[in-house]
Parts: sequence; C-alpha cells; structure tokens
Amino acid sequence: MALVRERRQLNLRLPLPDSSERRPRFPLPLPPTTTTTSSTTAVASFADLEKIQVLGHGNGGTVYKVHQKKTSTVYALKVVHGDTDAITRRQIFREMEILRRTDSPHVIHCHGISEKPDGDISILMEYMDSGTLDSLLKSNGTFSEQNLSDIAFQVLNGLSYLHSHKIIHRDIKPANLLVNSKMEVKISDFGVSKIMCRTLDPCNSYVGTCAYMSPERFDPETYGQNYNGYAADIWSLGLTMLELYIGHFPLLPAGQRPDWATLMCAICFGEPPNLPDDMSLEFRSFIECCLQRESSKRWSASQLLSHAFVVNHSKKSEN
Ligand SMILES: Nc1ncnc2c1ncn2[C@@H]1O[C@H](COP(=O)(O)OP(=O)(O)OP(=O)(O)O)[C@@H](O)[C@H]1O
Repeated sequence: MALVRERRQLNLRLPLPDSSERRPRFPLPLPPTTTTTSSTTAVASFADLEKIQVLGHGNGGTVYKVHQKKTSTVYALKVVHGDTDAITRRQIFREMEILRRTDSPHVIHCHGISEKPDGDISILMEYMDSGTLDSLLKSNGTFSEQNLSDIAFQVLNGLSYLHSHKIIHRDIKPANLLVNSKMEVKISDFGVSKIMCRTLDPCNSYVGTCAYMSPERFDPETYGQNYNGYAADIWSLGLTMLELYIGHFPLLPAGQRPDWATLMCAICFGEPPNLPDDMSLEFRSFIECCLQRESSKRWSASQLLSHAFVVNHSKKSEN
C-alpha cells in the first residue's frame, strides 16, 4: 500500500445553530431503562463489565473496550453521561432507536442498552479490533482496488439493508466504518441518521459531516428532484471510496484546509474529482455512478451491488 503523504485533519463539521435553535423541537420519548430487544442480544449484566481501555471519544460520549468478567468476552461500550446537552442526548436516543431495529452483518451489532436513573446511557456493541477505515488509512496508507471492492460490497450490503428498512445514515465517511481483523466492515454511528416514516418524507437538514454531504443537501432545488435522502448516502460512499484510494479528501487538493463556503462550492459547482490514470475502468465507472451531482442519476445501493467493480472483484475473492 502506498503511503499517504499529505493527509490532514479537516474540521469538516458544520457549525452548530444558535443555542435557541438547539433544543429538540419534538423531544423523543425516553427509552425504557436497561433494555434489550429482539435484534439485540442480552449480556448477563452491565455490572459484570470491566473497562480495559478508552477506544475513542465521540460527540458527547466515550467508547471503551470492555470485557465481561465471567466469560472474558470483549465488547465496545459507548457511555454518554446524563449531563450532556440536549442535542447530544437526542442523537444518542436516535442511535439507540436504530441499533434496536437493525440486525445485519454489515451494521454494528448492539448487545444491550442501559440507562441509569441519573441519565447515564451505555450502549454495548460488538468490538471491532482494527478501528475505523479512517484510522487504517492513516496508519497503513491507501487501499488497493481489490480491498476497496470488498469494502464497497460490504458497505453497500449494509446500506441496502438500512435503506430497505427506511433508514438513512447521513454520515457515511471513513471514520464511521468500523473494521475487524477479518476485514469485516460495519456501518456505525447513527447519531444523525433518520428513519423515514413515509416515502416522501423531506430529508434536507444540515446534519452530518459537511465534506461528505451531497449537492442536493446544500441545494435540493437544483440537484434533488424528489430528494428523499437515500441517494445522499451513495454520494458519501463514492467520496469515501475515492478518499481511501487516493489518500485525501477527493474534492479539494491535498493539504487544503477548507472553510464551509469552499466546501459547498467544491461540492455543488466544482469540477468532478480528477481520477488517477491508473484506476481501472470498472472502478472509475463505479465512482461516477456514486458521484452524479443530480441525485436521481445516482445508482441505488442495490443497483451498485450488481456493478462490475463489486461483482468482478467479489468473484475474484471467492477464487
Ligand atoms: N464497536 C466499536 N469497536 C471498536 N471501536 C469503536 C467501536 N465504536 C466506536 N469505536 C471507536 O470509538 C471512537 C468514537 O466512536 P463514536 O461512535 O462515539 O464517535 P465518532 O464516530 O468518532 O464521533 P461522533 O459521534 O462525534 O461522530 C470511534 O472513532 C472508534 O475509533
């Protein structure tokens, strides 16, 4: 794998709205205390878990590597304290709601959720021992087409599952795709995701990491006839795949630190990203199917699962 030279940390999140707008307008109902549901697998007791190390800090919470003392089984435990702000709590409730509903080998599995009387929330998840695709890119460098085809196959299966259950992730990016040592890739972090109640629910809010947002999320009138959000996940996937191949955020020159306006212009009006000469025709076509500026021209997750880039490479992996 080639080394990534000029990789940089971008601040790609949109600024938060004024504090007056930050209170949830429709507070979500509180979930029941200590829950497991049909799609989650109960563990004996949260009290039997021992923290081993901090895996990372997210928006308002900390993720620990833990093990169950009786069985030595290792898990990841996300803990969000009760005194966090309303937006963070709203995000964690959304994540809990989605994790309770989902059961796919390509979506992070939740083993249980606990809520204490003081408001602390803990989500017990399967442990992914190789971190995220973002951390792998930083430590190992760019990915080969063969690896990317396999990654695309897995993420598309996850997205196809989510979309068929009317869930839009809205923050697909390398840092939200977890990996284990078997190179299994799973979609995580549902804090800004949306469950669509009706097919034509509007879905145009500015949430997620703005660099990976599709043109129609900035300008639904121009780029998103009947915009419903599913195609936005495909745009983000296209950018993610290209970033993992070239080693930097694809819509800007390597090393450029963009502000919000620069990013918006690059996404909505900039030239399509330059694709490297040595890229295969199949991969080139796959990226073009994801990065169509007009959302209705983008392929869906299930269509992309039959794209030659995914099918041909997954056939090679079987041999
Ligand atoms: N199931 C898991 N297995 C292994 N590591 C995990 C797991 N879940 C999260 N992590 C690690 O913990 C970090 C923080 O995760 P978390 O989902 O809280 O936030 P984030 O995605 O980094 O940020 P934010 O929620 O602000 O978007 C991740 O970047 C990842 O390195």
